[in-house]
Amino acid sequence: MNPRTLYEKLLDTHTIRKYDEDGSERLLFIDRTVVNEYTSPQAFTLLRENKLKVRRPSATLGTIDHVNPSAADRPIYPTEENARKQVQYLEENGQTFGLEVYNNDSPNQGIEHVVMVEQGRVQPGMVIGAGDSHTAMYGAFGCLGFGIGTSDIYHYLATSALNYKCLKNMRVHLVGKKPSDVSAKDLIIHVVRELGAGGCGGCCVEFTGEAVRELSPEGRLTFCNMAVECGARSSLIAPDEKIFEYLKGRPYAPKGENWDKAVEYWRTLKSDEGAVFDKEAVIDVSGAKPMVTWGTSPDQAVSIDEVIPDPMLEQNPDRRADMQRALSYMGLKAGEKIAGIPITHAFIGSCTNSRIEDLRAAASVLKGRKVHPGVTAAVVPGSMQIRKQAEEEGLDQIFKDAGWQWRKSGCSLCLAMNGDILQANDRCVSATNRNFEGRQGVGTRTHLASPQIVASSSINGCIADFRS
Ligand SMILES: CC(C)[C@H](C(=O)O)[C@@H](O)C(=O)O
Ligand code: SF4
Repeated sequence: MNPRTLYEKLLDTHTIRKYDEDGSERLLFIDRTVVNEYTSPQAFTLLRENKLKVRRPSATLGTIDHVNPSAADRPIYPTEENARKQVQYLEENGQTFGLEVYNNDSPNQGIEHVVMVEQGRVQPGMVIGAGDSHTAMYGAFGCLGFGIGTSDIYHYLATSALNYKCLKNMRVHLVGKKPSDVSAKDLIIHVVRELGAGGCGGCCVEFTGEAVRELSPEGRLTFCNMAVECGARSSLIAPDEKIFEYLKGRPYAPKGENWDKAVEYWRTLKSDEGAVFDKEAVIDVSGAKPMVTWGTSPDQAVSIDEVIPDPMLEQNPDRRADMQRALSYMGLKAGEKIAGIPITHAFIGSCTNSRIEDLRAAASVLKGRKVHPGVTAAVVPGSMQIRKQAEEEGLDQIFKDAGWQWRKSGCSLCLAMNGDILQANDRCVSATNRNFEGRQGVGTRTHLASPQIVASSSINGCIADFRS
């Protein structure tokens, strides 16, 4: 057999039927999915209209995240009417179709991708399609994940299969040793800046190299989460012992004999020597530093000790215009130092940076310090399980003592459609993944950074390096 890439292996084990000779379009078996209240309603309505059942109810989990308020005293149902309807419809669909739904009453509620991973529902070798672009982050565990639209959610629910158009297969190899004060978030912003926001457009990207291997399972999730921001539809890292260790004993992980068999199979999940990729890139990460975005696209980023770049020095006219527009929206000037820019808000949360390691990292910066008087700071753990663990470790107290709001789980300020929203001209340093215009509210300004940078900025009242 010809050498195959990891992507090809995952496709091969899930192909029910090839529609054309070269197999570029296929019917794929999908192992499981997760549905949220925001992108699933029409899919369930189609099931109802066509009098269809969910083919494998146990392979479908429902979570409430996008429109879910995060206030510590939130009610079971959002008070805002549309949000309440969406939440109640998901619950109703759970009952009608026999699906488990984690609502605000459940100790397992959380952001869909965070919950799927922490329960061990995402495993190496699986294929998972779900109604959200960041499903791609499951690649951190050697699972092919990708976002799908409403009609595909409907198709999946009814059949457990999807029509699939194969992606271009790209490899991004990181060379050099990652400096120890550079987090997974910094590393991926560095990579996104190098590749550009469209650099992996329409690809499944496999990341290789020592710097990737060195990341913890949680760090790999952060890393693969933001691969979406350079256009990747799926991302992959070959799973290794760190991932197996992370999964062991999780509620949905295989048990006993099945565990041994699974691990034996999981060890085969890597690209073969000599396998051919459609596209390759090599990025040196030895000089990477803590990063902050200055613009309205995740690739408009600088390291914490740099100045904001000058559009006049950009040769490409389209990129120059984008930069000028971004500077004007962000209220910034070329040549200004990124460190020292005053902020009004600091936020830690989202499927990018809301896991226990992120909270520990931020707490280590905040310990014994106080939020700057001009700053409102909030932390929204990725799941209620993480929130509980953080409380057991006393992290909540560190956040609260520093003057941070300790909130409940949901997408919150990552996209501001749940009542957590900023006002025009507010400037937020945010441990999320998207800094588009209006992402945190109309006219708001978002700077993406690691939890450590967000924490140190909250104390200083301006974008600040946590190392100084
Ligand atoms: C709402 C949803 C479709 C969207 C996505 O697919 O990514 C959201 O989660 C986001 O992060 O912008
Ligand atoms: S936390 Fe943000 S990126 Fe993740 S699913 Fe929610 S809205 Fe999308």
